[in-house]
Amino acid sequence: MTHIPLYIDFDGLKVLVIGGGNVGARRSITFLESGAIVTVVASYFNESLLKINDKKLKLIKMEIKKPEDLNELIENNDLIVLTTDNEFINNGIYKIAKEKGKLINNATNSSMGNVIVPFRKKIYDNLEVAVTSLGYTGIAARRSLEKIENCLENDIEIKTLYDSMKEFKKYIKEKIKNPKIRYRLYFEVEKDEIYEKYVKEGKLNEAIERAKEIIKNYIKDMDK
Ligand SMILES: C[C@@]1(CC(=O)O)c2cc3[nH]c(cc4nc(cc5[nH]c(cc(n2)[C@H]1CCC(=O)O)[C@@](C)(CC(=O)O)[C@@H]5CCC(=O)O)C(CC(=O)O)=C4CCC(=O)O)c(CCC(=O)O)c3CC(=O)O
Ligand SMILES: NC(=O)C1=CN([C@@H]2O[C@H](COP(=O)(O)OP(=O)(O)OC[C@H]3O[C@@H](n4cnc5c(N)ncnc54)[C@H](O)[C@@H]3O)[C@@H](O)[C@H]2O)C=CC1
Repeated sequence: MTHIPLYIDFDGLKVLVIGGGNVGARRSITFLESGAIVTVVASYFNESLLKINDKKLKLIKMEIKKPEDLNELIENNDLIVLTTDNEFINNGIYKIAKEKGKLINNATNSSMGNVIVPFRKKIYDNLEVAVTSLGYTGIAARRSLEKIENCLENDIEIKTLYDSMKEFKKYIKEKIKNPKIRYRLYFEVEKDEIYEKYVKEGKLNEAIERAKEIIKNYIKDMDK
């Protein structure tokens, strides 16, 4: 495995998107939604880009003649996104960005880049799933995501585990200040048979109460 999945909040980071067609527009919107400051350079802009009114989006209309034209813009951005239908431009900019140690997402050839945008879906609340084939076949990645989504959406056990653990985590952080002890107690709760039974049956309140009870017993023991 050469790639590492990371969830990155782009708030305040600078993204340079080369190409403003369908793909360039889609990527620009994705990064804008994560708070990035996005600059798009293209000879043509898709309608969906032109109608965006956002201080964080800058459109530079220009025909790139040679990759070096973009030296300074590449220097000033954190992530470079390649989406033109011109291989000479994409490859040339890739080489410059790579030399400068930039993060590069190449929507036209994933092997000439180091960042992949996966297929992703929020299941509920903050539980998200992302799937990728690393560019080998988006169709299979998308289909896999759909299967995982169907499986998790209807899984009462995972939903109850998520909701009860989320609530329990807030509670335990108030009660026990030492993170090393907290860390151990999460697993105590997870493997508790009564807690597990409630989780499997989707009994949320009972699961939360059981988890709290385990901690109360623990605190009592500590006070002895
Ligand atoms: C490597 C990667 C780029 C990267 O590094 O980020 C890449 C590359 C390529 N995609 C192509 C085609 C399609 N891409 C989509 C859709 C999406 N593709 C996205 C990601 C990625 N696409 C990256 C990892 C993919 C992986 O995980 O393997 C999504 C998730 C995010 C986004 O694009 O914003 C977005 C979801 C949009 C949504 O959810 O709405 C569809 C429609 C569909 O399937 O629904 C098709 C047509 C069907 C097909 O061809 O599969 C082609 C062929 C072009 C050609 O042949 O000319 C290439 C180039 C190549 O293959 O080299
Ligand atoms: N990652 C993905 O999901 C997908 C990737 N692709 C790849 O992305 C490429 C682009 O697809 P679309 O956005 O649909 O194409 P498009 O034709 O809509 O957009 C291409 C953009 O590149 C710009 N451009 C091209 N040469 C330029 C130059 N020299 N200087 C300045 N701007 C230049 C155009 O002005 C336009 O904004 C495709 O060729 C394909 O390889 C295609 C479909 C999906």
